[in-house]
Amino acid sequence: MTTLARTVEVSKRYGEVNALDGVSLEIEAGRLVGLLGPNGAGKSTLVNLFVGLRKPTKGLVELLGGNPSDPRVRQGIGVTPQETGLPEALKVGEIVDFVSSHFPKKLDKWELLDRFGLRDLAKRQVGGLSGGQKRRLAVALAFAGRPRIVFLDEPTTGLDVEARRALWEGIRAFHAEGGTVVLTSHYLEEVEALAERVVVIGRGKVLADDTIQAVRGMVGVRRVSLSVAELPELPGVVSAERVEGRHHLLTPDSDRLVLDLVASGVAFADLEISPATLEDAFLAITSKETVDV
Ligand SMILES: Nc1ncnc2c1ncn2[C@@H]1O[C@H](COP(=O)(O)OP(=O)(O)OP(=O)(O)O)[C@@H](O)[C@H]1O
Repeated sequence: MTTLARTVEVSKRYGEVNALDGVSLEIEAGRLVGLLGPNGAGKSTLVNLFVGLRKPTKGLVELLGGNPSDPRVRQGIGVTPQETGLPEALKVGEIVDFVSSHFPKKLDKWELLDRFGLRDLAKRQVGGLSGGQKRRLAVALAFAGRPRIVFLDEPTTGLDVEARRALWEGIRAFHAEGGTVVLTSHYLEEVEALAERVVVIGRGKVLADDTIQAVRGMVGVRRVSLSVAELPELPGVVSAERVEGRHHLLTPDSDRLVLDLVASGVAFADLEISPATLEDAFLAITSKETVDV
């Protein structure tokens, strides 16, 4: 399979901060890859290295077989950074025309607007759009030049459910045609809904790199939820939280946990055991990292 972007043992320091530490990743053609990690994990730094906005302190970054800082290489990619400034005086349709004019193989304007649910806004000035509409436009523009690979840094931050779904549809349409996407997100359900492969990043390192199912299986935790007045001390609990009177515990051995619970003699009710969600897996991986350090 063709590799469209890769890093080899890449590290990036900002002064004292080690934002990335020995990251090696390959992004293969046609894949939709989700980069997941807590605030400050290094996701944006990684995207910025891939798209040539930053240079690594150590290691190699390759994009479409070339150097990401080469403008000819960058012609083949689409990018939506976290912050987007669009000219306020232009109309939505005019901005699409303007951006498309820079690319030889542009996507039809109306097709682009339709894909991202923007057709009705084509004649509106950008200055008059809501924050969410601007964000949708900024993401749509990343696809204007029929790129081979698109990098989306938190594309749906600040969007309501409907707008988020409209964006998902646009991203899916591109991917269904064989397009390659790398996206970062804080929304675990977004990665779950879109990506085939998840790369979990924590403290500048790759903590997991696999399918969503495998990432869940890798940590092998199960969620045990119950109502109890006072939770006794239980061995084997990876994490615990209390939401509206219910306790949610994560454990690699739910059978053992239930036996210990019964043995403790505490009065509990409404016991539920369920497979770990991606969020559970993610928290378990990142907290394991914290323990190891
Ligand atoms: N320009 C910069 N100068 C100094 N430190 C920086 C700079 N950019 C990022 N950092 C630091 O590098 C680390 C990684 O930041 P980065 O923005 O890549 O993380 P992130 O995973 O994208 O976080 P978020 O989800 O909050 O956007 C953080 O500790 C951040 O404070």
